[in-house]
Amino acid sequence: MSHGWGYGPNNGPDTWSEEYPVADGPRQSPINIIPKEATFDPSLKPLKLTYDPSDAKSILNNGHSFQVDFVDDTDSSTLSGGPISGVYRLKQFHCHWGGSDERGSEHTVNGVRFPCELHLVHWNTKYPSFGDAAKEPDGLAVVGVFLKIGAANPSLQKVLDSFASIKTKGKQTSFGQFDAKTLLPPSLEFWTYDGSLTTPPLLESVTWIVLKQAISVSPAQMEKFRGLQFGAEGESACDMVDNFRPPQPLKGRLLRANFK
Ligand SMILES: Cc1ccnc(S(N)(=O)=O)n1
Ligand SMILES: [Zn+2]
Repeated sequence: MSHGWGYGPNNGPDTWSEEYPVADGPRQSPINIIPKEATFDPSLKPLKLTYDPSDAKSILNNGHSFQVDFVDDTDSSTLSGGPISGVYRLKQFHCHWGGSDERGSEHTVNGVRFPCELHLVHWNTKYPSFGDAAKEPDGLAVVGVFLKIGAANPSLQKVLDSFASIKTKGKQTSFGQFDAKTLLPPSLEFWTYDGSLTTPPLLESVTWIVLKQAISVSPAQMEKFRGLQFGAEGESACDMVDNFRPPQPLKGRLLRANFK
């Protein structure tokens, strides 16, 4: 039986370098963001996010998180501006979260962890596909959004309402007419740095764009995330919690901000 990477004591982030040596590479993610060490870059353009709700296709439990997948065969749901050149297409979004509210995010800010972090994954259309783009240093752009405990988030609730249908690994259900823009905070101020995927294969192909302003999630909504399971139906139940990689060494990388 394949042991496979995960977040447990025997297959978690500290073991990933055994199969994925790039785990110890020069541009790994996530990182601890220290705002005072960010360089304000006035040349950074505003972020432009144009998402077509009809591109939302399905939601899947992939055994590590849930992911909402989008139709990405046209430029109808795209990211441009900010630190990137050209047009990147929205492929999917997913989250990372903790077993309790004091942990869960992958990026941290001055060492502060949030209960959850949303990742909107986009690929550079100068390459023919997501798979091809993922192998290139400028292939992917991920927008990271922190979730903080507060009022229930009605946009998030639409995602959570589908979790009953994808409780276990491999389960997938349709997920249409969803505007991912409703998951973004009012402010698009961001930090940006060159990094990697935060799960295997940990490819160093991601321009990270981490929004400064968090969106809200209620304690009850956080419990819904924790109701998903890592394993497949019929396997021993294991709550899907603490599916986050801790911050990795900055190794001299520049962290920029589009705000003072
Ligand atoms: C699509 C994908 C794969 C692996 N890791 C990520 S992540 N967590 O860096 O956004 N995204
Ligand atoms: Zn992620």
